[in-house]
Order: sequence, then structure tokens, then C-alpha cells
Amino acid sequence: MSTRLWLVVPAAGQGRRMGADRPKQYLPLAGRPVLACTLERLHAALPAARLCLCLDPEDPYFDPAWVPFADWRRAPGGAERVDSVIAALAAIAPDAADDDLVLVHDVARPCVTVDDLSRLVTALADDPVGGLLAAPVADTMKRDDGAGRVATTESREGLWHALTPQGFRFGLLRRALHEALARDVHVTDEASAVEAVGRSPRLVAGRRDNLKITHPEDLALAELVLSAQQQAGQAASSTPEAPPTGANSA
Ligand SMILES: Nc1ccn([C@@H]2O[C@H](COP(=O)(O)OP(=O)(O)OP(=O)(O)O)[C@@H](O)[C@H]2O)c(=O)n1
Ligand SMILES: C[C@](O)(CO)[C@H](O)COP(=O)(O)O
Repeated sequence: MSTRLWLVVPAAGQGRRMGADRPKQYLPLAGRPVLACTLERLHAALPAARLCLCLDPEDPYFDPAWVPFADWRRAPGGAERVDSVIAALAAIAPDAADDDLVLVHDVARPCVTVDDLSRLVTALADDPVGGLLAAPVADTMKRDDGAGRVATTESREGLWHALTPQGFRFGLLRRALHEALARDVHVTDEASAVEAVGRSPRLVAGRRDNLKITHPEDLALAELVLSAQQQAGQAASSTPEAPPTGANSA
């Protein structure tokens, strides 16, 4: 399958759980804004991809000098992440073909490695649906009783943490997201929307340190991860902790 590669980076969130004086994508990480770090990783792996960056239309912090891609455009962020991604798909629609692969990656995940990005693209190259980076759940899982006590211990077998990027064919992704909105199905990632139209995204095992900066402590963790990756030469490569696909019985 010979198609173009698009990158959609939702970066229009307000970072409410972070509680900082500005959206978390503009907080400093290893001396640069989170947004610049994330775009640098994406560019190192996929320099020829076409980028669409979702930004709050009233964002006073963004600086285009942080974008290393030659071919890029911006889309107006919406109220929820899904609205921002839909706006990005509308912005690329005039130039995108239904079979083009669209990778959606949170700006808040700056620790994704070049190797995970490359393996994802390779895994999805001939996949008619698409898929996502994911990490097998490694902790014992508890369900609460609603009153602060454990109701049950849940099996973690077959459970994965959904990471990003998540990559799907343009036509399928657009249809799935629009159907989710029309049917009022709450989706927190692209894969859920694709699942809701009856397709099964491929799970591609990725590194656990591809964390999403969400809470204040995550910024320090991300800084440690970037530093460790740098020392281990893993900014550009990595070894997954699980086979690329298959059941999680860890
Ligand atoms: N309306 C929105 C909401 C989120 N995002 C993006 O979606 C990604 C994941 O969202 P999340 O971690 O929830 O970020 P925020 O919405 O910024 O955080 P919070 O929910 O704490 O406000 C982030 O890259 C964020 O910028 C977006 O583009 N548009
Ligand atoms: C897309 C995502 O990063 C996958 O883990 C996640 O669902 C986004 O989280 P949010 O808090 O719902 O924005």
C-alpha cells in the first residue's frame, strides 16, 4: 500500500489537571517547551510526514519556530480532544486520500522514541484498519466499591494501556470520529471510535516510558525519562518489553 503519511498533533488542551500558569505543552522540559520536545521526536523519526497541529485559536504562547517540519499547517482546537482531531482531519481533507495513514499523537507525550514511531509505521503500513502503540498492564488491578474500599480484584490478562500515536486510514478515521460524535459516544482516543464502528485496531507494543504529562509530578518524570533515554541512546531506538502483538498475560 503506497500512501502519504500525516501527523496530527492535538495541542489545544488547557492542562487543567496540571494546574500551572499556562497549558502544559508550554511548560519547560529539558530546557525547551514540551511542545518543541514532542515535535522534535516526531520529526527525528518521520521527517517527511505532513503535520497538522491543533492549537487553541487564542493561544498566546505558540511559536512557529518550534516546528521542525517543512510541510505543516494548523487547525483550530475544539472543546474536547476529539473535536480538535476532527478539526485537524477537516484541515487536511483537501489534500488527503482515504487510504492515507494518519498518526495522531498527544503533544503531552514527549518521551515517545524514534524506534517506537518507526515500528508503529512499519506495523501499520499494510494494515487496512490501523492501530496504536500500547503497553501491557503490569500492576494488579483493583475495582473500588465507591466508598474507598476494594470491591474486587480484576484480571489484568489481556489489558493494555492505550498510548499514542494511534494511526488509522484517513477515510475510516474521519467516518468513525464523526459517527462517535453523531451518536454521542464518548471517545477518549481514536481507537475507541474505530472500535465503535466495528473494526479492531492493531496493538503494537510500545515502551512504558511513553508517558502522558497530565499531573504536576509527570513533568519531573518526563525529564528523568528523557535524560535516561539520552544516556542509553534510546531517544533514537528502544527495545519493546513485550512482543509486538498478542495476548497480555504479564
Ligand atoms: N480540547 C482539547 C483537549 C486536549 N487536547 C490535547 O489532547 C492531548 C491529551 O489531552 P490531555 O492530556 O487531557 O490534555 P489537556 O486537555 O490539556 O489536560 P486536562 O484534561 O488536564 O485539562 C493533549 O496533547 C492536549 O493538548 C486538544 O488538542 N484539545
Ligand atoms: C489518547 C490518550 O492519550 C490515550 O491514552 C488518552 O486517552 C488521552 O487522555 P485524556 O485525558 O482523555 O485526554
